[in-house]
Amino acid sequence: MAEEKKGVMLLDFWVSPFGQRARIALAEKGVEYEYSEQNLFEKSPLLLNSNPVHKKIPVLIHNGKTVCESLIIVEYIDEVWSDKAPLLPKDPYSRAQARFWADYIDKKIYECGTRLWKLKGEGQEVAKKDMIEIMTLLESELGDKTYFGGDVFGFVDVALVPFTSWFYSYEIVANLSIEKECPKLVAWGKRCMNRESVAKSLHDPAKVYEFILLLKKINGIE
Ligand SMILES: N[C@@H](CCC(=O)N[C@@H](CS)C(=O)NCC(=O)O)C(=O)O
Repeated sequence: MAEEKKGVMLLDFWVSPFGQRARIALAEKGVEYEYSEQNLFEKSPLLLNSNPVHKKIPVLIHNGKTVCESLIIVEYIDEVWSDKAPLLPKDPYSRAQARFWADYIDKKIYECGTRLWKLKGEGQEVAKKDMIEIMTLLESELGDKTYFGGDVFGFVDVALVPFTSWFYSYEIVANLSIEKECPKLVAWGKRCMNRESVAKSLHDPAKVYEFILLLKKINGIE
């Protein structure tokens, strides 16, 4: 029988908001792991074998076993390293609510952001209106709380905060000011950046924008 490989490895791609969720959760828990940057334009056998269904990063490999899908990875990390920095609330109703908002973020932001940089004219205007609606709704869910988790940084914060490093790009491509539309949400993002786990997992918004320019070029968008 093959010997089980011990330890934690993360298959990731630097700019991915999904990968960054896993990185933040691991950092919150103080878990040491091997970071494996993947080439998404030429996928490695390791990535293809680890996530044969979706063939996407992030993939967490823990003692030789793979876990796919970022929110599932964050929940897994929270359960395995449960002694430190709990991310999901204990109370079943609060847990259900946290999962609801993380799921909302998952279904809405990346897709809408992609429409923002891919489309022009009316399509982009619709995406812009949608993005403002999404952000406004999230801002009202945040309310006057420090974090989405209340006083403690939690699951919804982990799900959303990676997108803050994409805000700058959304603003440039669509001539939009998220700060003007949702000042409390932007202030929350800055608060999160004061956490080491977040600051070391996100990238400079200008670099994210350079990546979007590359994506536009690859997709033949002027
Ligand atoms: N729902 C997935 C989304 C992951 C995802 O979209 N990953 C992208 C990078 S941001 C990827 O691996 N793309 C490669 C591809 O689509 O071929 C999650 O939450 O983990």
